[in-house]
Amino acid sequence: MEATTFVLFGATGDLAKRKIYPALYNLFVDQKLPQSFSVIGLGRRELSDKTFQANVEQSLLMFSRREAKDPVLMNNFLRAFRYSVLDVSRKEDYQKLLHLIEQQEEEQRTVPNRMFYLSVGPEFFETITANILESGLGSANGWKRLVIEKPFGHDLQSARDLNENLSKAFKEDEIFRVDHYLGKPMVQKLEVLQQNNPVLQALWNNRYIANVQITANEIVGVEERAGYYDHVGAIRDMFQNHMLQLLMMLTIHLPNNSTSENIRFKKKQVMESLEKLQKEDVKSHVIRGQYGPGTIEGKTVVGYLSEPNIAATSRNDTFIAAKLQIDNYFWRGVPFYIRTGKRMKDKSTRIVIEFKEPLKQSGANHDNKTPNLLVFEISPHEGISLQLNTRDHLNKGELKPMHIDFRESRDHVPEAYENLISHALHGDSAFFAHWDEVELSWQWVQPILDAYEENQVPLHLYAAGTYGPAESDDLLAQDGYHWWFDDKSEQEVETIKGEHYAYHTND
Ligand SMILES: NC(=O)C1=CN([C@@H]2O[C@H](COP(=O)(O)OP(=O)(O)OC[C@H]3O[C@@H](n4cnc5c(N)ncnc54)[C@H](OP(=O)(O)O)[C@@H]3O)[C@@H](O)[C@H]2O)C=CC1
Ligand SMILES: O=C1O[C@H](COP(=O)(O)O)[C@@H](O)[C@H](O)[C@H]1O
Repeated sequence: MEATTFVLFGATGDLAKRKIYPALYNLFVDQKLPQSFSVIGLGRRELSDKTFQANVEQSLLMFSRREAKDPVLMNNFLRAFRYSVLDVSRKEDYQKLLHLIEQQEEEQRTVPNRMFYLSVGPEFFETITANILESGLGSANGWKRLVIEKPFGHDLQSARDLNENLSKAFKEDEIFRVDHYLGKPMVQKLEVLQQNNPVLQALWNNRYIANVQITANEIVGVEERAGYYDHVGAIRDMFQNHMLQLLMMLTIHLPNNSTSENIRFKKKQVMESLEKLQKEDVKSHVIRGQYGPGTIEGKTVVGYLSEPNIAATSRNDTFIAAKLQIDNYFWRGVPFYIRTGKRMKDKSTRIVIEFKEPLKQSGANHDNKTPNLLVFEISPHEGISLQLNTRDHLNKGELKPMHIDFRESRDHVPEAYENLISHALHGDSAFFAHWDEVELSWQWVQPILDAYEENQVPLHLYAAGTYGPAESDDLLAQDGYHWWFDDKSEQEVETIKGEHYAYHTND
């Protein structure tokens, strides 16, 4: 891999500590970093290189799932870290940074490949990229790349403005927009599973699939993020980005050995085929919710309006469920139900594919027959399961559901950030959000934002520790469906255990 200087804006922040340093460390241990690799951390506070390195070590001890105990390994890793004070709006700080980078590149006799990682608030994205351009930091003889965190805009117009400004300093193929759901191992596998299994390929369309349910339930509430969350809600925080990305990754049909360019193109096609919602139709397709007080895992929790720094009058959404339709050859007529919420009963991100029941449709009497389900468990556990029908010999030979479950071993499953940083170092944008799809996602979501703004959509209260407002169930019930796995008893069916194997990272 090519020599790289990793320039980290926001090196003293929460994301850097919890995700970026552990990911870099894992890549280092697995020998997946370039031979010549250095990190320059940036922030306003004054830190010596030594203190910075000690802080990085501290965050590894706290947040790395990998044992970070071998002192030789740790020292070799930390040696690559330098720190420079930089206030995003102070031009002289960029000159100082340029000097430091050039000096390092000269000492190490490496090609000036520079990866700028923006782990700072979105209000700084445009200032930083403009200063990278102006200072000459970007005009190296090697490559330059920009890795940018969410949120990418607040609505359609602000996303367009941001993109236009970024493009003054970086070309589209140099911009890597992080959506950490795209780094999750199971999400990265959706493409491989579909491409390499004729059984799935054959079934991946409206002839066999009745509906698709995409869920991202969280137990956590707003936590200490009121300042951010109360302005974005579930629609911007999760739905516009992560949930629509899951939809795209599931529904694209890719050729074998597809490139990031194929993926970008296919995702764009899916988003263009998504049936548009008019503002007036939002209330019949979208359920908006906010959590009230309740009990989760035996503990009482307060409602959203009693959370720290949330105004008692806030109408912010902490839950959304929506019905979407893709009007193309493969998916016409298949409803996609998507939901995500905070303070739900359990933490679960999964995709459930419910298959059609030809026997039921033909009027044959099979009352006990349940639909075949294919389930992709994304988090907190990774796995795949298939629900089939079998005979229950103990109970008059009636049909009963059977699950074939496969669960990925948790050891050495790479973290999302590990995958994403590795892809960016290789210049592979397959699992990043490309501008086309980001713009189309905002375009699709904009009528919902407008309808919320004008209070055209009721805000349903749901008790913390449930699966959201009852209206979310009605959204499916009106089509004759229900959310799978909300009631744990459904899972109490015979399970044939699949082989559990360790994930190998030696590619
Ligand atoms: N934390 C998380 O789990 C996630 C965060 N994100 C995104 O990542 C980004 C960073 O988030 P997070 O780490 O939580 O934020 P923090 O508030 O924890 O950190 C912000 C960082 O920005 C630096 N900073 C602030 N102001 C300036 C300035 N004027 N000049 C230079 N540096 C500055 C701070 O350093 P100093 O104070 O030393 O200047 C600090 O390192 C955001 O875009 C967020 O949306 C995305 C997903 C999850
Ligand atoms: O981006 C975000 O994601 C997290 C949920 O991520 P997960 O990997 O734990 O599923 C969410 O809590 C947060 O509000 C949002 O900003």
